[in-house]
Amino acid sequence: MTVVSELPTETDVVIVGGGLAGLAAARRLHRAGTPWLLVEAAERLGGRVGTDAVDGYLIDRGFQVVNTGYPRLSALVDLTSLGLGYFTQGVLVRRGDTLHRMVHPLRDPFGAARTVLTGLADAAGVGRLGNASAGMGGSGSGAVGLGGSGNASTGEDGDRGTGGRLAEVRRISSVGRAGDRLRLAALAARCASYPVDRLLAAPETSTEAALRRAGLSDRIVEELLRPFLSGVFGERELRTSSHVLAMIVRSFARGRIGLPAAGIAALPEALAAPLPESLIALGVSATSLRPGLVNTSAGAVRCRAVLVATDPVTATALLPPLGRVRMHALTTYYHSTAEPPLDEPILLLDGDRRELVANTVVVSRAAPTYAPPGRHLVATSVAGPLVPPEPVVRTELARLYGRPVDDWEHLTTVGVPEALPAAPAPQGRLRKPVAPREGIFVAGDHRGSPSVQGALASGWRAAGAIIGFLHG
Ligand SMILES: Cc1cc2nc3c(=O)[nH]c(=O)nc-3n(C[C@H](O)[C@H](O)[C@H](O)COP(=O)(O)OP(=O)(O)OC[C@H]3O[C@@H](n4cnc5c(N)ncnc54)[C@H](O)[C@@H]3O)c2cc1C
Repeated sequence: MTVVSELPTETDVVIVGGGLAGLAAARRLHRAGTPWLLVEAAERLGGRVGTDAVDGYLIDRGFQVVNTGYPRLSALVDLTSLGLGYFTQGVLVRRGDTLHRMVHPLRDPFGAARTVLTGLADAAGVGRLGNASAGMGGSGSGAVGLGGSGNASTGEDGDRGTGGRLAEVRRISSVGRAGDRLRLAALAARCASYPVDRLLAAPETSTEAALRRAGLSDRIVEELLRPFLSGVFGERELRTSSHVLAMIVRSFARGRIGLPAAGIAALPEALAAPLPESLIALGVSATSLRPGLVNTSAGAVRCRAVLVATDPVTATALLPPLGRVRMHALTTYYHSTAEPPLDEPILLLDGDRRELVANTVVVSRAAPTYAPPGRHLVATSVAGPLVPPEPVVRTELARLYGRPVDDWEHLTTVGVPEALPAAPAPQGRLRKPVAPREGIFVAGDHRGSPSVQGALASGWRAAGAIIGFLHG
């Protein structure tokens, strides 16, 4: 793609913004043979989805993942072409001196809150958790279905056989209360199997209230779900709509999460690949618009329809009737280490209610291309507007991983104050109008669920509305 200084003066559709929503719209217009032009203010496509290659590391612009359960994503991108490295299905939860493995609720509902030996490395050696790649690519049952009895002392996890040393004394305990794992499995099964229409017809409330309504205990909410979901929603209060929760649970239950070998930026690149470069103008900012005309930093373009596919804050500035969209912040701390604290690509959550770190993960365990040979990349996410100083996060990391981290190198901190649009109830059917005015259309994650799926689906939907407007 090139940065352009001259634009055509006329086309059918001007798409403002080359994030996922704008690209999905371009794909649909292109398929329909509708003339279009995309103007993107930045000098690259992807918007909030980007990667910087720095000294052999791939630093995504905030830790985010590809979820293969997103239907619009798999319809638009051949996910096998991304060389995805997958994360283990399930999470580890730090509670006091113990790490608990929460297996994927649908893979093993009875074991969902089982404590098993973990793959923690101690300060000097590496304790192996079976096969670090067990959760990659296949059913995921190898890594998440470890142990049959839940008895940490049985050694059924396969750890003892490797001779790896374990840093921690473990005891039999669990996250949450008896019954939580089955309720969690039931929630995941409902979200995975019910038709979307039925899920979105359910009475809508906050995520917090929905979790209580599902019978989940205070303990499982505080120890597992709040930290996990805060990293997904960018807010700890769990005010996000229960309809958004249902869609997120559905995608986690139906798909797997992973990272492209070339970094998360491979996603917009794959979306843009079938589009002609000549119709994409980088480094061109729309400054104002009205039906039939878009003024940009490179001149005015006349058109029959405009699609505003910018970030939510700019969309409101260009189209004030949309109303203000509140945004949630996410901050990612990137550290490099020679000795990875885990030998498995699994998310580690803070179950100790300290409310600082949402999750931390050795990303190079999932996608080794994220770090140069001999090094590992650890990404740690913090949700919300407060950005703790790195030394504070480092102290938390030592506690979470149960080992000293003094020798870790802090590579960078990526703060995204406007990471995700707030989506409190009511969000209805997660299909906010995409045609606010005659000849003006809008797309972006603020028109659907605050996610990659929401952005793509809204772009696709808006392009459909434009085609109807132009030809109907
Ligand atoms: C740190 C972080 C982690 C995330 N994690 C996940 C995750 O794990 N899973 C998930 O599903 N989602 C995640 N998301 C959310 C996901 O990235 C977004 O929902 C999605 O990328 C939004 O796409 P968009 O096209 O709606 O908007 P944007 O990506 O904001 O794209 C808008 C584009 O418009 C351009 N633009 C703005 N103003 C103008 C103008 N005046 N003229 C021309 N162009 C303009 C911008 O430069 C940008 O390229 C995460 C987001 C962040 C920031």
